[in-house]
Amino acid sequence: MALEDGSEEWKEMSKKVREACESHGCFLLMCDAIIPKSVCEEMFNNLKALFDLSEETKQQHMSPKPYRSYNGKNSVIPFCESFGFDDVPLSATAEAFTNLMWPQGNTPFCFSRLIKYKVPESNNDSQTCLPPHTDNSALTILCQKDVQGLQVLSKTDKWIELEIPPDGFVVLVGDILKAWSNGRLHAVTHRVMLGGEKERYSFGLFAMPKEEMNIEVPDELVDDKVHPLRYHPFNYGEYFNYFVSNPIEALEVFAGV
Ligand SMILES: O=C(O)CCC(=O)C(=O)O
Ligand SMILES: [Fe+2]
Repeated sequence: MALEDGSEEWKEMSKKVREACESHGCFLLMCDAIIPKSVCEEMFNNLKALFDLSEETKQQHMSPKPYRSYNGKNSVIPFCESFGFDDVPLSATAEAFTNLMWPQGNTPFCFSRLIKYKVPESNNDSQTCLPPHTDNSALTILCQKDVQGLQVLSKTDKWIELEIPPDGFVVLVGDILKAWSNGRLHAVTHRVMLGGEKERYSFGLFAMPKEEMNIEVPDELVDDKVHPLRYHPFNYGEYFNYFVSNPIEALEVFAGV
């Protein structure tokens, strides 16, 4: 249901979203009325077709920037294959990628990070397919096909398995919103665990600032008593480069006061 900007319902919803971001660093978004089920189904069918292409074809998707290439063989995360993209809203990006993967033609893709998690071999216990991390984005929106596996770490240090409905999206607060809000919003640590027999496909949109942007806590969010300044102003591109080689606690180490 679309809410009118500034209406009572809108204010009520904004409050809920803020409280969820402060307390949990994530919330579930249901937009089945806006995004038809058939669109999600078609997207995941396309996703499967994409990962089913030959290694040789997939490896043609390359970028000098970290996380923006096809990543199929990674000893740290052996069960995970992914494609990353910049500037997803530009249709030219989607078209160029589609033509690279399917020179004979296909409908354009328009995604950000596409991930396939293979079933871990050897035993039935669930295994870590994506190690614990916070995202280097401001906000991340994730959806998945059928198979669950995403877990978030609560503020009391317990791993919580998320049950994402088939037409639901998970929204996660990333490091940048945490910094910008002077730590009021919680950048949630999350991971992917997989047992079972089915592979898992997920699709993530990472909303991140341009490299040249500076992140600075607004004065009104700082006071000496309850909310002293927690993060120095920093440049997003420099933080990102730091994150690539030091992803654990990157924000606190890089910009923490
Ligand atoms: O596949 C998922 O559900 C999570 C992916 C994720 O956390 C990431 O790519 O940063
Ligand atoms: Fe993540």
